[in-house]
Amino acid sequence: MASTAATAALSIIKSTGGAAVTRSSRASFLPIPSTAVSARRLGFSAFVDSRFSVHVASKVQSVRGKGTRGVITMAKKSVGDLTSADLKGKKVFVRADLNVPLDDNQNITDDTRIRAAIPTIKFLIENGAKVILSTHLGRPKGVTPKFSLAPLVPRLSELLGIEVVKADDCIGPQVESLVASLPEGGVLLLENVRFYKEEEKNEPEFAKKLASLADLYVNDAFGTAHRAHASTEGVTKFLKPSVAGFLLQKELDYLVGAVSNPKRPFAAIVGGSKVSSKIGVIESLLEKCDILLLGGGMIFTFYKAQGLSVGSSLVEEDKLELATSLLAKAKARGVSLLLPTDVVIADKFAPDANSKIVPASAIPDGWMGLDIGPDSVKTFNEALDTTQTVIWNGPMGVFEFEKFAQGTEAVANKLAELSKKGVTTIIGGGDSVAAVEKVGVAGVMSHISTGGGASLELLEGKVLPGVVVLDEATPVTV
Ligand SMILES: Nc1ncnc2c1ncn2[C@@H]1O[C@H](COP(=O)(O)OP(=O)(O)O)[C@@H](O)[C@H]1O
Ligand SMILES: O=C(OP(=O)(O)O)[C@H](O)COP(=O)(O)O
Repeated sequence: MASTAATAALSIIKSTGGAAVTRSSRASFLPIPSTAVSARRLGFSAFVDSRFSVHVASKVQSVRGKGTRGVITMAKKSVGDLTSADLKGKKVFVRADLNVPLDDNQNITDDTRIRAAIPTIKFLIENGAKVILSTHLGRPKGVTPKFSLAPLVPRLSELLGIEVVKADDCIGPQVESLVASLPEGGVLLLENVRFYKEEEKNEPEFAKKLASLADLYVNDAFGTAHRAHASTEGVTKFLKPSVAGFLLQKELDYLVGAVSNPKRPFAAIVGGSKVSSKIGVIESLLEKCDILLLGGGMIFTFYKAQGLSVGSSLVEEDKLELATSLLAKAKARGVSLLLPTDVVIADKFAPDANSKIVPASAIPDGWMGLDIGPDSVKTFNEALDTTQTVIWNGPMGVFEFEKFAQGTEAVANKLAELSKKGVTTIIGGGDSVAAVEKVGVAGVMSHISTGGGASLELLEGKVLPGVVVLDEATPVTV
């Protein structure tokens, strides 16, 4: 099981000698209406409740202590804390996650991650910094032309409104001379940092070489923040200050802040194929949410654990006891856990399968459940209508097949409707992002994560190595 938030925060306290943990127990804050306030100076949003105690968004990066004047808070330092005086003429190493999909002709098929990285880069160039931009692309083993960053240059230049220069390497003499000739407000894109095996091995000598190019470090690579690599973790040992970029900060605001101290009622929707890959997320969310809606392939393990017949649906036989214990845990915590009451079943796993809708308790032999049914959608919608915060991770069915996409699309549409009414809606990465994009409602959600694995780890309550090493913000008394 993932380390709990409290454990994570406590380990920070031990290492910093700080005071008390920011994370509040659900019991102590359930009856109190919380108002989100922006505390940009802290580097993350903070949430202030009616008793005026502060819960800094990031449970893993912050501590608090109650003094006579109020609550002292500490969080990660943000690029927004840096001024022109800090940045003008300075060489800034920016680690972004520009790991975008390319087609066979090397065209970018989804530029979301490039667009998400722009605010930090723009802020830096507008303040006269010299930006040394680094990212990985794919998982190359050594120098591999198809993983070169050359295809990214035109789009980056277009979005930034300047000509981005690209180096053929990420360390070495050519890079050093390009850095030396970089003007204030200029951007130099280093070649794929994973062309060196030392990157993923987080070798200190390699990190030192990367760091030697710059004066300070900004990590905005949320999608890679769960990797302890040279450019995400190692460099921070050689570059001060090391601060969070705007994207990283926003991801933490939502995936940690809004989830740890949500506007209530707070619902979590968890789907996807297997319960085994979502155990950590479910257990962690069960500690925080008021309502838990389950969908996707994992529900059949829960049904079977309750003695129902599931036909040939996906079942993890070795997780039946776990499913039972999760149901018991939800009950003990007073979380309203809803399993679908009806399902769309198929006679084979194929887009053209015969299908029908049956109650969850009536799946015939030889048929498999591939989506949640309309009654379940209705019940889920009614539950969601009561909420103020919703987080969603994992599709409700095999949404890649049109016949079995309705449950997932219904959830996407419901969240869009709620978002328009002011409910905080968070899409926690992975296939749920693909689903909201397919339905065309991505633009209205409060937050869509740019990291699949990283968001999953955050939701499990894990500490991200690329975040924990960043500098602390100056403590602030509120
Ligand atoms: N009832 C089901 N049976 C089999 N696979 C399913 C079912 N429902 C959803 N899936 C599959 O789950 C996959 C996504 O699972 P997962 O990787 O755990 O989610 P995410 O990427 O959102 O974290 C999708 O490819 C989807 O087709
Ligand atoms: O695409 C990424 O992760 P994701 O597929 O989990 O969102 C990141 O760029 C991290 O890549 P990696 O999983 O090769 O370390």
